[in-house]
Amino acid sequence: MERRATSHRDRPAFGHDALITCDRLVRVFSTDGVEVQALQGLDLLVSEGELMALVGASGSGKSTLMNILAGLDVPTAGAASVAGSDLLNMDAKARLRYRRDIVGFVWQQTARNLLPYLTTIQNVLLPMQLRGRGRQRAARLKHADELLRMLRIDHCRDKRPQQMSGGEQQRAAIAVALANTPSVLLADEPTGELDSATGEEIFAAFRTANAELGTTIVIVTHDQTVASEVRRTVAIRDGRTSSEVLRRTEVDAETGQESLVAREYAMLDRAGRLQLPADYTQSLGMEHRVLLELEPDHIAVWPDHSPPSDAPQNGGAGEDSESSQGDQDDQSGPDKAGGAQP
Ligand SMILES: Nc1ncnc2c1ncn2[C@@H]1O[C@H](COP(=O)(O)OP(=O)(O)OP(=O)(O)O)[C@@H](O)[C@H]1O
Repeated sequence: MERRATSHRDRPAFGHDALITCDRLVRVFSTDGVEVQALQGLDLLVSEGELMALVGASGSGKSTLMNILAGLDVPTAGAASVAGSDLLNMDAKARLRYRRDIVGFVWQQTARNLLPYLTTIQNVLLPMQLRGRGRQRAARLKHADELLRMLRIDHCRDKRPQQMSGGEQQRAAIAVALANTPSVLLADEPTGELDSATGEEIFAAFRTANAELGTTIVIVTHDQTVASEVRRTVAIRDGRTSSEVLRRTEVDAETGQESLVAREYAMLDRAGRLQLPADYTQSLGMEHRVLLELEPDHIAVWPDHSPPSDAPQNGGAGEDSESSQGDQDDQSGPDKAGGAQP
């Protein structure tokens, strides 16, 4: 018992080596006496230097999570930290510093990202000026110009937002978000108002920022192209992370040919709960209850074909319950579609 207590104490904390840690995050909104649980115990770990996408149906809790990570909203319960800042226990001053120095954000609405009466270079300089300390004026200007060049927006240096295309405005918004060299860049539907070609340009800009500056980037998107171009896509369902798609480059041992392999994983939360993808459960008619079997190297999940619990246990005349259990096993055995292979 004592040994177990010691080993529990010695175990590293959940997400101790992640840059972003969300641990059983809960956010409840109360409007007119009605409670909405926007986040219901969400777990998420993001490593330093990752470029990842968050996807999910409307109302699944993506924006709620982004607002919390951006320091604009406070969770009801759970724990969340970004680059060592505890998002539940920050006073107003620490919160302001967090939003200015640790995170940068790009919103869907281009108008929310840039001040309309400032030129691009002035918009990029503004966060550095508001920060006050750090770079001197000449160094700020140099840094701003470097960002504009890196994001291929230097031709818009002296233009105001209304003189620029939607794609140019979003690239300028990324430069503004990167001005104070944040640890994390958050983007909520940054390509939502753009056509798909321009959306790809914006995504390329995120990729450049990630590769050249090493900034950790989290993008909420409905855009399938964006979601499929990142190495990791996390799906949120009903306020929890439900599944992840990881993409890896694999090299064929014989031909040496490289290919991108995508695998879908379900998330196992710390209470052992697992959300099966809705299209899987629907295609096998799984509802309410499933049959589990522990195999040597995987757990099999079967549709529940057992009779309702209030049905006679003995079945009809002449049938015995053991043989009917045997039939069920025989029926389901070859149809291993429900098996959850690792
Ligand atoms: N300020 C609020 N007050 C009350 N309910 C809210 C508030 N913000 C969000 N919700 C509710 O919380 C749930 C999650 O909303 P959220 O905006 O996070 O979802 P989403 O996945 O970002 O959706 P979308 O893709 O449509 O933006 C929804 O049921 C929403 O109605």
